[in-house]
Parts: sequence; C-alpha cells; structure tokens
Amino acid sequence: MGTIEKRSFSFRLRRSFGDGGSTNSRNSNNNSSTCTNHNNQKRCSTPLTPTSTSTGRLEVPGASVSRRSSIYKKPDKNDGGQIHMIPDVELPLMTFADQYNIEKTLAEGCFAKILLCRHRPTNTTVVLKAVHAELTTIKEFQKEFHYNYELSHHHHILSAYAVAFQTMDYLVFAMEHAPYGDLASNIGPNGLHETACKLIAEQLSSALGFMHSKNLVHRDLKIENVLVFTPDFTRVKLCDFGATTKKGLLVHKVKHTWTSCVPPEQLELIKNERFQCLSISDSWQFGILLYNILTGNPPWLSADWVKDPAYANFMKYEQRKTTKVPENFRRFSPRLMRCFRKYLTHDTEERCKITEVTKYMKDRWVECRISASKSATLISPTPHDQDSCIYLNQREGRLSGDENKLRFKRMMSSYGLDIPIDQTMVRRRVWDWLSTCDASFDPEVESLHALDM
Ligand SMILES: Nc1ncnc2c1ncn2[C@@H]1O[C@H](COP(=O)(O)OP(=O)(O)OP(=O)(O)O)[C@@H](O)[C@H]1O
Repeated sequence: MGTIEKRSFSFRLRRSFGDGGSTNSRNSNNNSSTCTNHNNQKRCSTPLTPTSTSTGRLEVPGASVSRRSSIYKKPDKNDGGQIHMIPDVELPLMTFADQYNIEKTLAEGCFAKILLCRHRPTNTTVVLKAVHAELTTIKEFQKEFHYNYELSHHHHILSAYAVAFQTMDYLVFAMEHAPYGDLASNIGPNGLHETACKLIAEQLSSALGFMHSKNLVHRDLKIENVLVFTPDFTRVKLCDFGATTKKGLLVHKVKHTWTSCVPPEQLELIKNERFQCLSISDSWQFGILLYNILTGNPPWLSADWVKDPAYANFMKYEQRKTTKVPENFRRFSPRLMRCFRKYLTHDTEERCKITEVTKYMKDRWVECRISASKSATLISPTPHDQDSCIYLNQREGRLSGDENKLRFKRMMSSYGLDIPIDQTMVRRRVWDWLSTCDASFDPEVESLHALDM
C-alpha cells in the first residue's frame, strides 16, 4: 500500500491490542488485512502507517502525550502473555521521500541505518530505523518492532511509534529521537562521574527489570544501546530490541556484539550450539556496562579465563580463591565489589537479578585508590568525599589554591615524589610552550600561580 490519505497525519502510540489502535496485521494464509486478538477475534482494519487525523498533531510519547492519557496506556500488570504474540504487521510499500526529509544518517551498522528525519505532514523530527531488507526476515523485523513498541510505555525504554513501512530496500519503523546520542559517545576515556553512573544504573535496571517482569530478555545490553536524553544523564533509555527474546526459548549467540559483553556461559558454547535464553545474561551485561561507564573501558576483552588474564584474575577473586582485588577493580569500594561479584559471577546459579544494584545506591562506589598495593593510600582525605579519582581535577577546583597545593604535596610525598622543583625553570618552559601555542598569549595577563608550589 503506498497510498496515504492527503489529510494531515499523526503517529499514534497505542497498544497493539486491546484499545482498537492502529496495529494491523496480515493474515499469513489469505493475505487479507485483518489481525486477531488473543481470543482469535478479528480486530484491526488499518495498516501501520502514519494515520490521518483531523488535528494533524504528531503525538510524541512522553512529550505531547501524557503517560496517563488513553493513548499512552500503561501495559496491564498481568498482560496474560499478550506481549509474546507477535502479529504479522502489514508493511505498506512507500518511499522515504513520500513523507520524510532525511536530514542526517545518525548511524549505520551491519544491518540497519538510523536516519534522522523530518516528517513533512506534521513537521516533526523522528528517527527511522531502516533495516536492510536483504539482511533480515520480515519476521525478525516484526519481532523487533513489536517488542520495542509494546515496551515503549516504560519511562526508560525508547518509544517506538505505531509506524512501520517498507521501501524497495528497507524495512522501516519510526521512533523518538535521542538528542544526545548513545552512551558510548558520551563517555570519556576515564568514564563518568559516580553520581552519573548511579543515575544510569538505576534507570537501566528499572527498564530491564520491567522487561524481565514480562519474561523478555534484551540480550544485547551495551553502551551503544543506551540513548541519552539529557546531558546530566537524568534521562536515559534502553534501545535496540533486535535480539530481544522470550525467556526460556532456545537461541543462538547474538552476532555482532562485543565479546566483552558476552557472558562466559555463552563463550563456552561450540559454534552454532543453541542455549536457553535466560535473564541472567542481561545481569552479566549489566555488570559489564556498569564497569564500562565507571572507567571508560570494559573490564576484559572476553570472559575467557584461559585466554584473558584480566578475566582470570577477576574470576579467582570472585570465587574467593584469592583476596587480592584485581588491579583494574582497585579503585572501587568493597560495597561496589560485592555488587560486581553478584553480577559478574561465573556461576549462573549464583548470578543476581538485574535490580540488585538498587541496594547499593546509598553506598560510595569509587574509593580512588591509585596504588596497586593493598595498603594503597587513599587520595581522598575525608570519609565523606564521594568523588572518584578521575574527577580529581573538578574537586580540586572547589578547594582553595593553598589547600590544593598542600594536598598535592602530601600526596606526592606519600609516594616518595617530593623532589624540589626549580620553579623558575618550570615557569620559563611553560611560557615558551604557551607562546608557541598561541600568538595572542599575554604573559602579563595570564597567571601561572598554579605552578607556584
Ligand atoms: N532514536 C535514536 N536517536 C538517536 N540515535 C539513535 C537512535 N536509535 C539509534 N541511534 C543510534 O544508532 C545506533 C545503532 O542503533 P541500533 O542499535 O538500534 O541499530 P542496530 O543496527 O541494531 O545496531 P547493532 O546491531 O550494531 O547493535 C545506536 O548505537 C545510536 O548511536
């Protein structure tokens, strides 16, 4: 179907079932435009395209539509397993140009293009996920769209609109735009501040806990699949439901994901071996993500204790074969280490639920040890200091210059580095360097007080 009424259009976020929404499906046997609900009654009559309305308003979830409105219903607590019934959605054939101006390609992966578009009839910005038709099956596409759409009600899950169509080359569905991109592009080389990490952890554990309560496993949790809506991370959302599966089903490994995110029980499988999909695989990936956002890197390349010494060290610690905290975990508090142990245990029976992290929100997470030895000195002088060492500079900014100097001296001497410095020499070299960098540098104006220690 390429014909769309010439009136104005609106995307309507409705549940696929139960409210007479715009979800439609094709009866796979007779190809008629009907779909069935769970009592096998015919329900739907319109295809999943931008639907015409008299108002012409584009109703964006969470923005123009209240979560309590009749359109944006919360799913029933007990949905009777409806969420697992994936309808055959009719995908009208059209071109992007029919309704959209493509403004930018936000990302391009192996299977899909993520396009930032303007929906002309409503003059609204949306993101289209265009999956290459040759590289997926209609069923796979429908599964991703269905789960994303059905889970959209959660505050920390990306909202998909009830809009899906196909072009000659792509299967496409529409979703809201995350203005700050994904977490991967927001994390510096040293990770994020502890406070930001706690915010992210809380929101994601809530989103994944919601999925698990529906017996769904995300299976591809990584920093690239968390989208950022506010620069202070008070609003992040989980996305990419391409690998989402009903708990308990037999599945293959998720392709095209970082090996650091693959749980050990899956790494150990032989090629093409299937395994039962369980929510504890999300718990594992959550533990990796938590480490990743706190430090800027994953804790190891792969959870293979034979090939990866970083993992082997952690595994020994986690199984209490040693009390030595692995080098790359030394900056964390004992409480956070307890939490990591629960998420990243090799033993699948022992692994915690996704929401475990909420028990650790009031604890300090980062202790800022910078020495490798167990008796390492803490940089932080006060027990109430919540900052991590990677934010030392920011914290220093809040202290007076003298305090800074004193603390720096104390720290250097605790490491045997209190060598006298020729200040005149240092000053001259810095001046030389600055004047080569910036011709407009004025040594009269610029202060080099910071160097006067
Ligand atoms: N709604 C959105 N707003 C802004 N950026 C987005 C949005 N959706 C996706 N992206 C960007 O596109 C990237 C890829 O999206 P997505 O994971 O859905 O595609 P994919 O092809 O399934 O990726 P992969 O298979 O490699 O995990 C995300 O990591 C993010 O950077």
